[in-house]
Amino acid sequence: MIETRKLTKQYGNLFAVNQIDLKLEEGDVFGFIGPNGSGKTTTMRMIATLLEPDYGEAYVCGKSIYTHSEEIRRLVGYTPDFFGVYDDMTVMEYLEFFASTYRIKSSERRRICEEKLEMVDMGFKRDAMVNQLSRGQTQRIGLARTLLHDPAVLLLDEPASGLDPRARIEMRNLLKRLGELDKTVIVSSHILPELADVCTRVGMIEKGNLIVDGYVHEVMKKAREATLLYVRVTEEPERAANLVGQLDIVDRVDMVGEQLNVTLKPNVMDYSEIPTVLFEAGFKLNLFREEEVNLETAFMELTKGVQQ
Ligand SMILES: Nc1ncnc2c1ncn2[C@@H]1O[C@H](COP(=O)(O)OP(=O)(O)OP(=O)(O)O)[C@@H](O)[C@H]1O
Repeated sequence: MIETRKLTKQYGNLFAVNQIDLKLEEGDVFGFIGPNGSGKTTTMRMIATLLEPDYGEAYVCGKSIYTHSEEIRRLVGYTPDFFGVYDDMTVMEYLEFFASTYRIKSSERRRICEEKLEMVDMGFKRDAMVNQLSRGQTQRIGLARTLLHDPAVLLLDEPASGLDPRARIEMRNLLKRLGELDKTVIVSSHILPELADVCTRVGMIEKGNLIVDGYVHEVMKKAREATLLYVRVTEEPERAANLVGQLDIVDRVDMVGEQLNVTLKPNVMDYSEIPTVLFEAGFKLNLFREEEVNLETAFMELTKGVQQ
């Protein structure tokens, strides 16, 4: 659905986007994570055919951005991080105006606009003036506008910025739904944990370089040098620690109060023998859990030492 090959954009000496290779399929919701100025917007604008690359290729639904920009614009919905609104228009007029520019039949326009407004949970503001909406509401109307022509590919630049916590949760649900509808979505954010449970894939970009790209669980794994397990037994924690510490797969056991923090040796994935050994020695477990790596920790780990 979206493929880039060595996609590059240079401003003077600065590589805003440096040889990015990406391949996204239908239903992929790709979290594009990176700090300010790392190249997210530039990448999305090139895919949306709004900016010409200096080098490399990008395809949307098999069509090249160089030769099929018009078709691509019909296939893509792009929500920029900032977009202007028009004065003296109600929300419904605003959407209907854009629906007409997308050549949606006049008999269909109202229904489609209503449907998209409901999708972003803004039906109650259909008669409000667009220039009197809050920032978050404006953001949501912008998303409704992006969805009007039912694009197969959505490029959403920071759609959650300016949203309150409740609206952020709704935005997450909406992103999930778009994936379920088999859209291909790229969504950028610096708010890392926000994307973890929504995205199927995640890419981390820093200074124009895509330093990590993969399924969320793979990225989490890469970020972690060794697995950490939290274990609690009902009695005799020191004896349990001693027992677990002797296993080949275990690097070390740290006692934190009554809890055993068990660090496995690098690349050990299967730790099923730990509960088995403990059960066989008569221990009862009341906690056995692997430490979760969130996207934020993953990002910090994986971007360590990235060159200027
Ligand atoms: N028209 C331009 N001329 C010169 N430099 C530019 C231009 N557009 C972008 N850049 C530079 O390219 C780099 C990448 O910018 P880009 O907007 O893609 O980053 P971003 O990851 O989207 O950032 P943010 O999270 O702040 O929106 C930045 O260093 C930026 O200053």
